[in-house]
Amino acid sequence: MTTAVEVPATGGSGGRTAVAARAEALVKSYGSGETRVLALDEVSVDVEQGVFTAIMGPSGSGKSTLMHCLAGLDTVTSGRIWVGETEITGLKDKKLTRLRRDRIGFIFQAFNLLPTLNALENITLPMDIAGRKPEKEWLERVIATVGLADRLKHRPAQLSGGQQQRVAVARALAARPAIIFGDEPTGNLDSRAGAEVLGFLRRSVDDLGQTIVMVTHDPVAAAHADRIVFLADGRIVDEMRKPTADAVLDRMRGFDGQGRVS
Ligand SMILES: Nc1ncnc2c1ncn2[C@@H]1O[C@H](COP(=O)(O)OP(=O)(O)OP(=O)(O)O)[C@@H](O)[C@H]1O
Repeated sequence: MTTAVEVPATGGSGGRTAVAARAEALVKSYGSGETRVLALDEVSVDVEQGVFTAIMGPSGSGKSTLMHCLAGLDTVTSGRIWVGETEITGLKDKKLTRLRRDRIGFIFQAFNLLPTLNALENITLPMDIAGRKPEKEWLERVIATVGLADRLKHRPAQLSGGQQQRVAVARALAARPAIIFGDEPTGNLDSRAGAEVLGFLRRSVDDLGQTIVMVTHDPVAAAHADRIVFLADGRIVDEMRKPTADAVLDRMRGFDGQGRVS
């Protein structure tokens, strides 16, 4: 289960927001000396619980790095990260692996399904590996939410790209993770299938209370989110609530070649 830290809402008038994850003064650099790249430069951000957040920004702005650090897939140079109430910076490998397995779900651009297993077996595979029994009612709700009830016996090759990604979404949801991270989850889909998958992600937030963080370049995809965090040059430079594709496009056009917002 998700345990939320209650923290003062930023910029609010004393209201409180449940936070599913938090980064504080996060710095990530690669290499050293003249070849040092500062991928994240003092990034502080709260991932709000039950909210669909998109991370956008020019190529090289640090989107994937931020997502990987928040998900405990990458180490940080300095700064702190919490998932729920657990500080993950400084956790030993074994504990971090367990936390990732139990609390975090992933959806990647590639669907990463096992070809010899059917849809249902793919959905429950991570839990089977972890030796956890899926909660039947929850699993049924997840499968209904992503519209896969009549496809459970199909193997990946018998499913369209959009359906395969829906299996990946259901797989991520099945273990009731605190957060699902998506790295361009619709990047391999045509616009119709992409819209369908985004619709299911949206439903999982609205109907199941899931927290989602998605990296995307696509303003139309980002418009499905509740909130967009804009990165440029390794810093958070802007934020948008209740985005529309047009408003996002306008904002993206505002980035100059240096990654700054003009
Ligand atoms: N393993 C690495 N070694 C060296 N530099 C890296 C490494 N990973 C990322 N970088 C650099 O860190 C910066 C941020 O990269 P990141 O992949 O987070 O950006 P991004 O916004 O996700 O880019 P894109 O939209 O092109 O995927 C870039 O300058 C990149 O070249």
